[in-house]
Amino acid sequence: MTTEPNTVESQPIAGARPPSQGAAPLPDDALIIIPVRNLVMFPGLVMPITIGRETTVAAVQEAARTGRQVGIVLQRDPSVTEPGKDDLYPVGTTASILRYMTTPDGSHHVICQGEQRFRLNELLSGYPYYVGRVERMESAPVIDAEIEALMLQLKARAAEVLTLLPQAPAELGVSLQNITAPDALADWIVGMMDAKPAEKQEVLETFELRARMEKALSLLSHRLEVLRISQDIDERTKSRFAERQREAVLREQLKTIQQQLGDDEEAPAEVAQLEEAIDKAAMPAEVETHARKELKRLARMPEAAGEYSMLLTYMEWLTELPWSAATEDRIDIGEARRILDEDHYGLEKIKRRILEYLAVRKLNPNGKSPILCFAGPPGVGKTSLGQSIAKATGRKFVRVSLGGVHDESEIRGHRRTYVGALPGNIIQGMRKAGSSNCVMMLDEVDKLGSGVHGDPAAALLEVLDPEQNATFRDNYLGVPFDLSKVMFICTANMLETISGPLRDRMEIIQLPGYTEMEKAQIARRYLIGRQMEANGLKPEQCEITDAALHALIQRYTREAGVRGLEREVGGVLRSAAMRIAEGSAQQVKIDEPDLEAILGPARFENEVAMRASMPGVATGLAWTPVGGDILFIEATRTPGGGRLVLTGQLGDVMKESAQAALSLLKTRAESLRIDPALFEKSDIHIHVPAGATPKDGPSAGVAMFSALASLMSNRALRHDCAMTGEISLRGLVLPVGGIKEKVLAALRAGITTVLLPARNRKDVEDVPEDARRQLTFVFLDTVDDAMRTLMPLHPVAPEVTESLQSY
Ligand SMILES: Nc1ncnc2c1ncn2[C@@H]1O[C@H](COP(=O)(O)OP(=O)(O)OP(=O)(O)O)[C@@H](O)[C@H]1O
Repeated sequence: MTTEPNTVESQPIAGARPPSQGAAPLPDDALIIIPVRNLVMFPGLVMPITIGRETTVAAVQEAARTGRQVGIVLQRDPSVTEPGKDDLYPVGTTASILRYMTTPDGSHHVICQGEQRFRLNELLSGYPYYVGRVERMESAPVIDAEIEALMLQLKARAAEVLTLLPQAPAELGVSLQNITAPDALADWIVGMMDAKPAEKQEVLETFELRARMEKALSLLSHRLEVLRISQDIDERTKSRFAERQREAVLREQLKTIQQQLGDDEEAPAEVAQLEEAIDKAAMPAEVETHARKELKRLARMPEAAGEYSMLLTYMEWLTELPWSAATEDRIDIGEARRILDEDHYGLEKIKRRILEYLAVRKLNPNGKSPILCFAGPPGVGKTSLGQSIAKATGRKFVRVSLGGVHDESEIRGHRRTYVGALPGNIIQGMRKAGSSNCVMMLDEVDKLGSGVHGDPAAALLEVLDPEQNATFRDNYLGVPFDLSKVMFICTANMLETISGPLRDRMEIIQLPGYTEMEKAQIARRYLIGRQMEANGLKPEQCEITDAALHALIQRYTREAGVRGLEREVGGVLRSAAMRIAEGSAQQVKIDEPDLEAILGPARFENEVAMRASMPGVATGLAWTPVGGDILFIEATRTPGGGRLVLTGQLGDVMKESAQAALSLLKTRAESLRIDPALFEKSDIHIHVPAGATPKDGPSAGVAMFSALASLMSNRALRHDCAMTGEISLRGLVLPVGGIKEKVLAALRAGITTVLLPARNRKDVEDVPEDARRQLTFVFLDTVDDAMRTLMPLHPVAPEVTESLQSY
């Protein structure tokens, strides 16, 4: 059945005139004819019709205006644009126009009510639209039993059709039941039915009631049959789909059941691999039970589950850790000595201490041995000593950097419930080492931060504590891991920032840095060879002269270690490699004068001579985490009222020692021939330039005093001298720390004479022999001793005894 609107195509007939007042009035038996293409109007039916052409619009407007009926006639061939009488079916239906409307898109629609059949006798000309002379067909049905039976049948089938059309409105059923006239029933059913226009037209043209009802019934039966079949097809397709869905669900259930029964035939390859890995890992019993439980959970989990990949990663960690894997310890002290000597020049005391440590471990493998901590500036060989220890004991070596670790979880891991959780860096290090008795170097323990999320130092203590580390618990692993066989070695640049409890656990071994001679030896024996190889040079192809090497050390680097030196040597050798590769030389000899062309102008000239040769400047010696350094203390004087100003990021202790130096100088004014009134007339400014590094500590006392004495007496100090020492208010020089580093720094800076507190005399023994030989040491009991050395031309008060000594 269809209710869809049909398109009306009306065409002007020959000689049609525009609609006007002058149009001829219609004869009584004439109707305005509306030819339609796809629609058969039946009496009793209400149908919407869409109108296309202007002339039809005019016809409909005219009919609506005058309240006339129209005659709706089907066109035989919908493609004919100007149908004549023969192009139209001979029977149509008169209709009243119930509504005429124009929609906003400009199209015209009418809703028509079908009234009565008519026969079209002829088309009249002289109208601006189709007008036909017609014969209306009256109907006076005779109702007999047969008609009633047909009526029942029609109603029953139509009702059935409606049930098969779920989209049909419920009112249709009601309308159907309300129709009592048999001819109206047949017309209504066929009019509403989804049948071809020609089929419907045939029913329209059948005037005899019984024949018309039979035709309607046959059309309806056919329609019903089609609907039944199509519903059947529909159901079959639906059930096939349902079947497939059911299968999928069953399959899924089957899989779950299989997994629950432990039938892991279907289990993914990973599970099987992990199973094997657990077998091989030789975990402690407790851990193994846990691992197998987790593996079962994994196997049961659908692979698509988000937790699956997390658990898989966890299982991989668990199985890849060296629970029992270990290297065989072979501690041969003679061999260890050979390895240490082979890899490192000098460092005698340190090597001896390392060998002692190894000997104790050999004799008492399960005893508590201290944790070694190598402390010293960068590039002095801390890491490479650690590597040698690993080599000498046949153990694996792994480095774990603690610099910048602020969070306990970086050491101990995050709980597995965190997104992206991982073990802490100790466990990560263990996996990397792949051996439960590795040598683990914990780098930069002095840079361990302490943040808001727990104290990493406390976690580290647990790692290092032999009482606790056999059952170290990483948050991610959730099971204890035995760290007791690991040989821990820590490194640090400075000791001050290491927390007390941590420092107590460790045996500190200081590596203060190298002298020029030591550096030259290290370069000759290790660095040059290594860099030659790295740059693809054979030993006979390139030579660096002694003069060039010393110039590299003195003028191109200033460091305690040898890392910068290795870099510069590398730079020099690269240029040699380049020349050989280009073919411009077979052999390259690098001498001192060549350096400037290769590396550019020298980076460190004799700064001291430049800066310290005017009154008011003294050269101090400072200890810094990266080795010692020289420090210039500059004092200036402006007319004023005796104020003391200090700048240069000085700490409180250093400020106090400046105050003390000034007070002391006032008491010594006479012996130093300084006008005491000068102090009242001047403001004094002390500045300690160079770098944003905060400077603190009392050890610059002597240098402060000397700078002030030089300023106030207006005499320059000897610029080849550097000094360190605390002062008392009475003028005594008190001992200070870091002598070796400071002395080496002085030597590096081109100083020839070092002034030290007399009570530090014994510390000079730690300074390597060759450095000692290059320097003059002056030991100070009082500041007056310093003055005699620094201002030799100054008349010394007779009561002050000479104590200038050379080491
Ligand atoms: N005494 C030495 N004999 C031979 N080579 C040395 C010696 N000291 C240092 N080196 C070499 O200098 C380089 C730097 O040393 P290493 O990396 O061990 O320094 P580090 O003290 O660990 O520095 P950082 O604290 O910056 O890690 C290495 O190539 C090392 O072999």
